[in-house]
Amino acid sequence: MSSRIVIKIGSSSLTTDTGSLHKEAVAFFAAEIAALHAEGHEVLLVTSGAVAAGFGHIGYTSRPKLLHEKQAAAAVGQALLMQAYQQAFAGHEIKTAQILLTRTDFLNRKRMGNAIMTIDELLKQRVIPIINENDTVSVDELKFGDNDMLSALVAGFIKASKLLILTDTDGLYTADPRKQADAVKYDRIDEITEEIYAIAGGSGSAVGTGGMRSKVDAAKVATRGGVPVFVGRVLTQGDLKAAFYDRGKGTYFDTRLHSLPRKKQWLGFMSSPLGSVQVDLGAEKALLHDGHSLLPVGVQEVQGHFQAGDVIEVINVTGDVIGRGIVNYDEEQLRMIRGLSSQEVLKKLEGNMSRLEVVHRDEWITLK
Ligand SMILES: Nc1ncnc2c1ncn2[C@@H]1O[C@H](COP(=O)(O)OP(=O)(O)O)[C@@H](O)[C@H]1O
Ligand SMILES: N[C@@H](CCC(=O)OP(=O)(O)O)C(=O)O
Repeated sequence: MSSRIVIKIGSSSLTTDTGSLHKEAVAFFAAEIAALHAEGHEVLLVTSGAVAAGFGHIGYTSRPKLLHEKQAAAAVGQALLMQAYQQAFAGHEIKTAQILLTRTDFLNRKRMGNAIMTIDELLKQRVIPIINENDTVSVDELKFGDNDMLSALVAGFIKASKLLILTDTDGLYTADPRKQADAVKYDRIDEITEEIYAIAGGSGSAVGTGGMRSKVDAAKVATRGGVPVFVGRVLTQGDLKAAFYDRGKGTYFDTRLHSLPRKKQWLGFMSSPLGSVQVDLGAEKALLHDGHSLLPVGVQEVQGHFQAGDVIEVINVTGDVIGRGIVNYDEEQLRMIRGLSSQEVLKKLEGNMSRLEVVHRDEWITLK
């Protein structure tokens, strides 16, 4: 059966430390991807490497730190990167297309709808879409920065059956293996716990940015959206197929969840909550286990400044975020009615509200 596969390749796998493209590496990855493509799968490539491929060409001696220098390097490097991919894939008679996205594109449903339509058509025509962040127009506060999260969001939006995040290390270890020789590798991770986050340190290479931490963040989002993830290394011929067929050199993040509607993906991973409510144990159970909406009776505390229609976080009694939803009351109303039964709420507000639920089930995403 053919699948939709998103493959993300990091800067560290594609470029040299001195700021140029590793052409043999690009050719190798293209050959690996071509082998999967030949099996009939729909393949999308999310690639980093624009800054790392361009900074040497421009004359910088190391990866630039200032935004305008990074943007200049990316503008040079992106063209070099695409040229190398195009050439390498042409050798396998595969056509490629460039798609540059920003975080704000994901916030705008119309723009994302357009991007998805384009991607669908390219895949139908057997073209490989090659995606990167549009570094030239992305400002620092709104940047993905590394492409791990970008690949997770793309995988969720296009309902991929697998996300393969390729890097220079063969998976997630109990500590950075560059620094601790006795670190042990995780083969499979069923649940991304605090312990997993704690061990995933910063970037280890001179050209990459995210390190393992950003890969774990990306795996969390992808698996929550129903997409299983592989994080690891593809070094010799056949490694990519092995990674796809669950025999790869890396760590697998499993999921039993189904793919999420795009509206819920937006709510969970792209929206900015303007406040939070703390709920009691009964409300937590109703939301997490019984598939119910949040009612005023379960709300204990209200924080932040929000209006009806804004996104808020829901926190349990121990202070953990359990999910997000669209709130049906403004902060003042909610402070007045917290802890009240539905009948008491109706009386107090004299029916002056659009909905009784604080957060309706359809506008809720569990994040625990
Ligand atoms: N717990 C860990 N397990 C594995 N690698 C880790 C860990 N903590 C940090 N790292 C580092 O993360 C690096 C990969 O991240 P990064 O350099 O951002 O790669 P990429 O450019 O492929 O995104 C590895 O080279 C490794 O040194
Ligand atoms: N969009 C940037 C990605 C930067 C980056 O280093 O990402 P990564 O190698 O995935 O940690 C680029 O192409 O240079």
